Amino acid sequence: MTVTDASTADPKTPPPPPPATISFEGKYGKNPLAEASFTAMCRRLPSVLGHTARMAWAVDRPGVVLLLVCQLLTGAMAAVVLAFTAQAMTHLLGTGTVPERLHGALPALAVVTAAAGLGRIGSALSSYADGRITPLLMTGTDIALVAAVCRVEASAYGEDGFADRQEAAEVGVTRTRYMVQDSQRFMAALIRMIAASGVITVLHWTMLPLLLLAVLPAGIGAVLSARVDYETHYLNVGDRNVRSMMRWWATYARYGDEVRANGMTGYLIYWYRALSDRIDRRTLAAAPRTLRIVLATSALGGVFLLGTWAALAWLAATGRVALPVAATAVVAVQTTLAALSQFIIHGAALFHTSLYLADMRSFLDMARERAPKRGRSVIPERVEEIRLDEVVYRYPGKDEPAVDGVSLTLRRGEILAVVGENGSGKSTLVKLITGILLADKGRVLWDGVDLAHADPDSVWRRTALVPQNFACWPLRVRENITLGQPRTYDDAPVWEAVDAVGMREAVENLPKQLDTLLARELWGGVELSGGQWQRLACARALYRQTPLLILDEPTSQMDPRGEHQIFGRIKAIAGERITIIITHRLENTKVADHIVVMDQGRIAEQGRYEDLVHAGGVFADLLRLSRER
Ligand SMILES: Nc1ncnc2c1ncn2[C@@H]1O[C@H](COP(=O)(O)OP(=O)(O)OP(=O)(O)O)[C@@H](O)[C@H]1O
Repeated sequence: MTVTDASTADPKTPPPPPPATISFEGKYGKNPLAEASFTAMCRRLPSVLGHTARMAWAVDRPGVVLLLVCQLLTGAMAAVVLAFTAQAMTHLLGTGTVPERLHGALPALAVVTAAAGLGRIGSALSSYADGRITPLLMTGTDIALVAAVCRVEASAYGEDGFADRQEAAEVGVTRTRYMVQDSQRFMAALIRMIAASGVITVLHWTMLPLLLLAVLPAGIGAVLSARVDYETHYLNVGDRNVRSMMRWWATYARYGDEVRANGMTGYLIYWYRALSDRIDRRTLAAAPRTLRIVLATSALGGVFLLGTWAALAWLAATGRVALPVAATAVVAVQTTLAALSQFIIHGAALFHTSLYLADMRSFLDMARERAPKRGRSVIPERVEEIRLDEVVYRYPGKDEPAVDGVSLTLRRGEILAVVGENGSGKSTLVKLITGILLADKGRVLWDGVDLAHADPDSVWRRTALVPQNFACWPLRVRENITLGQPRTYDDAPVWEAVDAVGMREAVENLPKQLDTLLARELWGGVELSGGQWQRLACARALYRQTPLLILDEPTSQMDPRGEHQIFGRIKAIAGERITIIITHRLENTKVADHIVVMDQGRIAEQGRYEDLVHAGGVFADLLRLSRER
């Protein structure tokens, strides 16, 4: 592979590795359409239309009624135009002088003009109705998707195929834009086709089957092309997912320093380009297949069309149809042909859209299934005790449990410190205590209520968490502390939290104090330092004033003054709650009433600081190592 833009490209060093190949080996790796037949696909259309109609009805009833009325009007006017064209032709090609013939045709021509005008108004109003319905529908599905992803059990994120199916569903959301338009055009073509076929059958019964034959190959071609297109899309889902993720990582300002100072720009662009090339290669490989389909079906359609014109010429030449009828038939054939082609093209487009919408629906169904269904038990406002009883949790796809048979009791007023080497299961333990994850075995009881049966919202109303990887929300300072859940109308509790983490001066110096937008990327936003962000993360946990407070490495980026202040504050408010601190700075565990040392998912040691220092176990060992540096 040619290496481009990668600064490591040097003949003496190995070339940069290409992006990881995302292969579909999971249970979602099979293209659901690979074996679908043409008829099975056509059978799908009524259900898509029904689904579209139901969704549209839910967001804009007057819009749907307007759309349907206009469709019928447009179709009826198409029939009127054709029928009166036939009448006008009979007069124009009949006997008598030219003025007489023109005079005879005039009323029919007036009706044709009026009907054509009404038809135009009908189709303009249809577009207006589509314009009303589509944005609402898109917003509705978009919000449904975001809400579904936010609401699933956290464990679902790690499940096989979740991210890929989400990506496919995202495409479904963007395709919603075409859903009403495709349905509307498909229905309009259907109605026009029925009207025109009625007229043409009246003229001569052989014309319709011949016409059908002429457009059928084009229809099959359109559906087959849609299938090839979707197959390509399906193969590219994984790579597109990784590419959009990489796009964000490569261009996100927060990581810009690391990218530049480590000379990674070239490699990131190379990775991005390699992924794009891989996607393009698959897309381009599909192009000749599509071309072959279109050429073959168009040629067949052309032959059939030639047959139709030849049949019409033969009918007129042998006197089987009168000349005025033959002339009308020419117009009718053109109209029917156009309507049939539109019918087929929009039918295929609708089918095409339906494939993406099916992905979106199946993802939403899956997300609904994976939404918490734990029970209705409610956690009391004041929590006295949290008890873990032989708790085991294994992440999906992992062989070993991350937490393996932990039993522990936490009481109100106590500070628990959790320490242990990287990967020993500390963060997972916290996720189990808060019910973010549910134990595979064993129980987590909050005042006797098993989290497996408790309403998760009632649990999370009682928790405040500073996670190890906390978010730097692109919100104002105030919302970064309240997380959009203010306790009062005034800012006093917000300033209290700001004071608790020693940020008053820094916030007062911001251009709009609490109203300052903390998003450097956005116009008018400002950026904080790493330690200041961490102080804010602590401030929002303190602001919540919940019976359970958890801090996972809360001071790793803070200066000693900040760290001292935060631990002082934690101690001061500890009497009212259960506090858990995860830390690698073992000196900080002195504030704890109880220390738990984790090792490979189990509790290796526990006790008070003074006991563990002299116990000669893992804790003493880790403390010695930290002091020997
Ligand atoms: N989302 C996840 N999916 C799969 N495995 C995970 C996930 N999160 C953690 N693990 C695994 O579970 C084990 C415990 O991880 P955990 O994050 O609980 O450790 P930790 O003690 O908090 O580590 P650290 O000190 O590095 O923060 C590790 O082996 C880790 O690889």
